[in-house]
Amino acid sequence: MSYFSIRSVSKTYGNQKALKSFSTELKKGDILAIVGESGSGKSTLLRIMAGLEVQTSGEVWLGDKKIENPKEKLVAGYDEIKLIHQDYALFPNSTVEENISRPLLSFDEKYTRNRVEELISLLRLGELRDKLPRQLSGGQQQKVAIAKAMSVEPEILLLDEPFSSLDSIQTRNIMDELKEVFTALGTTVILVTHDLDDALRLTDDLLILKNGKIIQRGNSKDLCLSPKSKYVAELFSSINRIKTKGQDYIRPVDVKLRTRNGILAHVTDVIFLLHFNSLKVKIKETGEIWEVDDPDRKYQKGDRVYLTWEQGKVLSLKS
Ligand SMILES: Nc1ncnc2c1ncn2[C@@H]1O[C@H](COP(=O)(O)OP(=O)(O)OP(=O)(O)O)[C@@H](O)[C@H]1O
Repeated sequence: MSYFSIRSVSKTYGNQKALKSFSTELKKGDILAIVGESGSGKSTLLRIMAGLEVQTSGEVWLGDKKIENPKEKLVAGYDEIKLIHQDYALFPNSTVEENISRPLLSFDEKYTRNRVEELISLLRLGELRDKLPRQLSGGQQQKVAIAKAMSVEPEILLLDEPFSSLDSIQTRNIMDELKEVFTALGTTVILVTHDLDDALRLTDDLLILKNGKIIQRGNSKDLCLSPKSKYVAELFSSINRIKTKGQDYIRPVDVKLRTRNGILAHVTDVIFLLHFNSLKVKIKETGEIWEVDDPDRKYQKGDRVYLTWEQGKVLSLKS
């Protein structure tokens, strides 16, 4: 049954359409990642979901409660829906533990103690509990900000590119930890990001947003194996256009390299990657440059190769 429901939400700024009839549904405990390039409408969407922005049309529902926007509600926003940005919004003169417990001032003391300890333990903040925010790294501060937001047990946690100031190793580690925490607590989460890798660390439930419109929603395997458009296909890897076949493409990993029989090409560049070499090859007949994977690291610059592929691996895509 649907728990958090966004129904035909549109938003126009002046004559700029930021969201175009956006609808999606989440069940309790779902973790959804919305992936979109800069300007695709991600932040606008999250702010409308949180009741912090006035939409041009459409509605947001949490269970049987309609989320009212700042025009409809005196104090904008909801305790049940917490939005977290890149800026950590911590109390600078309070310790980690105090930051996490401050939102619980009006709660029962025993509950507060248990909840704070639970979050400190789940987010592995034990050794930092007496530190001030300025004594923490960016990643640690963001974990505290998430613990602080989760202290009041929000129904929905909205994460707006929360790790964009962190390096990729930090982000990877935090994502892995958060996935465990959200799953353990059954939190319903929506992450928006421009980075598919970050999204995949947290969840396999993806929604691809472009120019304010949903391009595709599904699990990561379906989106990777059956993308509906070139845009979605290229989020996962580069693709090579099969010239004779209009809108048909093949991924570098699906091209087989042979020493005879196939399309003749020459290797123009070799890039060493962790699990394979990535080759740039120039197709003799058309002069096109393709990217292909060489898992055996067999080929060198200047080598002649023949390219083949299975018909079943061809992607027929809309542009
Ligand atoms: N307050 C505003 N006034 C006018 N236009 C706005 C406003 N906020 C956003 N926009 C426009 O709406 C579109 C969507 O912006 P939004 O910030 O939601 O996208 P985004 O996907 O979050 O981008 P980014 O990843 O760069 O933050 C953009 O074209 C942006 O310029």
